[in-house]
Amino acid sequence: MGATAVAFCPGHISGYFRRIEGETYAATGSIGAGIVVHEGVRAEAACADATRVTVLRRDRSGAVIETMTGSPPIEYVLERLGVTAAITTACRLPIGAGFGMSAAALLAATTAVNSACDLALSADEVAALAHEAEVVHRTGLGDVAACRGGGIVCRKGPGIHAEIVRLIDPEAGIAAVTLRPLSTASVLASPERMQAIAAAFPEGCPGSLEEFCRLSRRFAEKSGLVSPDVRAVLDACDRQGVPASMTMLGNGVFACGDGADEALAPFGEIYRLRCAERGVRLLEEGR
Ligand SMILES: Nc1ncnc2c1ncn2[C@@H]1O[C@H](COP(=O)(O)OP(=O)(O)O)[C@@H](O)[C@H]1O
Ligand SMILES: CC(C)(COP(=O)(O)O)[C@@H](O)C(=O)O
Repeated sequence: MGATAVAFCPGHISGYFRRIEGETYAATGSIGAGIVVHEGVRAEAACADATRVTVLRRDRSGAVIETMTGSPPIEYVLERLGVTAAITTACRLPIGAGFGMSAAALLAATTAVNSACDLALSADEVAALAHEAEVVHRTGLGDVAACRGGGIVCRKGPGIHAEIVRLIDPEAGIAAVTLRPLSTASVLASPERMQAIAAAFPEGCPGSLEEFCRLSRRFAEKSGLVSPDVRAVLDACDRQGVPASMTMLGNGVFACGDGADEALAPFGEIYRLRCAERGVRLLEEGR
C-alpha cells in the first residue's frame, strides 16, 4: 500500500437537461439546471499494486447496508491515468436514483487518487477525466460540471469549462424519495427518449428554488419520462400544493418547500437534502 487520501463530492439532482453532442468528450455533455446537495460520495484511495474498487452504501447511522465490488467508470479513469489503486467509495443516497452518485464518486475518487499517487493533476484535469468517464460510460452528462461547486446550478454549455450560474442558498432545502433505480445509460442510449427530452427543454435559468421546481416539472411532464409510480407521487404532491418534480434520471421525486416531507412520507424513505455551498474537495492526505 502506498500513500492514502480521502475526498468528498456532493451529489446533484438534475431537474431538466438537454444533451449536447460534441466532436470530443470535452465538448459533449448537457445544458440544464439542478441542485447540488449536501449529501454525496466520500472516496478513500491508496496507491496499490492492483486496482480494486469497493462501493459501500451506509444508512443514516453510518452502518454499512450494502457492499459492491467494481465501478467501471472509476476503473476507466485509473486506466487512463496508468495507475492502480485501492479505492473505497461510500454514500448514503441510493445509486441509480438520479442523485448524480456516479459523478460524485468519479470526482471524489479521482481527486483522492491524484493526491495518493502524487499525480499532480490540476483540478481542471481531474474534472475533465471524470467528465470523460461519465460520457464514455453513459452514466451522466452534466453532473461533473455541476458538482465541482455548490448551489442551484444552471449549466449554459456542455463540459466543465462552460458558463455555470450558481445560486448559493443554504436555506434551500428539498425532500426526495426514490421508488426504484433507473439506469441512466438506458435512457441516454435511446434516440426516441432523447428526442422527447430535447423537445421538452425549457429555456432560461431559474432565479429561485421555486422556479427551479416549476421549470423542472414542466420539463418532466413534456419529456414522457414520468412512469405510473412516479405519477402517483407527483399527484399526491399536487393535491397538497407542494411543488415537486422527477429526479433526472431516476424513478424518484423531489419536492420543495413547506409540506414536502408530509407529501412524500407515504412513498418511502425520505432524504432531506440541503443545497450544498461547496463542491468536491480533498479531506485528508496521509503518507
Ligand atoms: N458511489 C459510487 N461508487 C462507485 N461507483 C458508482 C457509485 N455510484 C455510481 N457508480 C457507478 O455508476 C453506475 C451507475 O450510474 P447511474 O445510473 O448514472 O447512477 P446515478 O444516477 O446515481 O449517477 C454504477 O453502475 C457504478 O458503476
Ligand atoms: C440527467 C443526467 C443526464 C444524468 O443524471 P444521473 O442519472 O443523476 O447520473 C445528468 O448528468 C445531466 O446531464 O443533467
